[in-house]
Amino acid sequence: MPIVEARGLTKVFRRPDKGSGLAGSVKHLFARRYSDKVAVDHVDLSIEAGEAVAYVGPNGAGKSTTVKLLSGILVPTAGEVRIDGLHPQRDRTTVAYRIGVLFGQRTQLWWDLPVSESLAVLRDIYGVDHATYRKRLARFDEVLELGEILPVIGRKLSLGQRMRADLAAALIHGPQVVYLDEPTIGLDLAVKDRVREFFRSLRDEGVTVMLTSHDLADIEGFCRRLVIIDEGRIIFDGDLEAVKDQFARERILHVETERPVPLETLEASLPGAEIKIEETSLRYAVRFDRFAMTAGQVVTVLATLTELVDFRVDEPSIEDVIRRVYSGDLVLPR
Ligand SMILES: Nc1ncnc2c1ncn2[C@@H]1O[C@H](COP(=O)(O)OP(=O)(O)OP(=O)(O)O)[C@@H](O)[C@H]1O
Repeated sequence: MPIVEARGLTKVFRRPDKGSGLAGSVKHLFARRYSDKVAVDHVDLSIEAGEAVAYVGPNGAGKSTTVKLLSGILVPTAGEVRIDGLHPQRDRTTVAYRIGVLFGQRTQLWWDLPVSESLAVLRDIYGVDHATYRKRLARFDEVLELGEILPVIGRKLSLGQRMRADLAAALIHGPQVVYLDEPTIGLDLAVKDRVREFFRSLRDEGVTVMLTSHDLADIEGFCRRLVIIDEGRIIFDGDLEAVKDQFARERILHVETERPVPLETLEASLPGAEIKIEETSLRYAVRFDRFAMTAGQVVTVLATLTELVDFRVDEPSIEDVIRRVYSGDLVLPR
């Protein structure tokens, strides 16, 4: 049985249609007009225990709303959600123990309390025993270097510190299912790396993770499954590596040559490829469409121009595929 299951999940927001300025607000008082926004539209989603799922889509696609519906924060307009067979509203308390949610854009820490006290409040709310609590804090300290920020007051945390503390807050009760909504937003590269490593350790322990992010480096090497939502509807649900293999067009061949070759000669020999000189005039980056030519063909052509000292082909990125899906340039089979 899936641990997260949504059937026909739909959320419609009713928004007031106000004119601009004070006049618009006054007019709205007397003649109220509304328009409906379908944020999530008949979403079916089943997630098995231990899966790591990437949930991506352009701005306003309905990702955060889905996360709120799946965690019971919002009540669906239609359709239903089950977490481990339980109903998020009817079995609210039991479900709360099973899930952890992190919204990168918002904190769940108390603004005026040191992080240690925010975590202690959550420990008491969830009834985590002291030995388990200490063990979890030690682990957060190991991976997130939490110790140094425990005495800091919520409002004084830097963004990176806040995110690390919020991660601990979302996980202090040892949830089986974790929703991470933009968990690395605004973080610098070093903190991102650390946080990503932490996600991998969660996954390796068998925690079910659904991760929403615009930074696709968050999902590479972490999620096996990719779900794409657009305008409230799921437009793709499948294996991330398979998508990459099948649809990522772009390859980059980095090559070092024995002698310099004029750029025009290279371009004339490899029509359609984009060629740049890297660092020295003996190193080139050849960007090509792998559906138009193979890496082998590119190497063969280059070898006719000069002797090659070394070469390497860069892996395609999922970013390339998803960018094209967002722009409507590529339709993935569902
Ligand atoms: N409380 C709300 N009231 C009215 N409309 C809302 C509300 N919350 C979200 N929406 C609308 O629902 C749609 C989906 O929003 P949602 O925040 O789920 O998108 P998202 O995919 O998370 O976007 P982003 O990547 O920009 O965070 C948007 O058009 C948004 O304006």
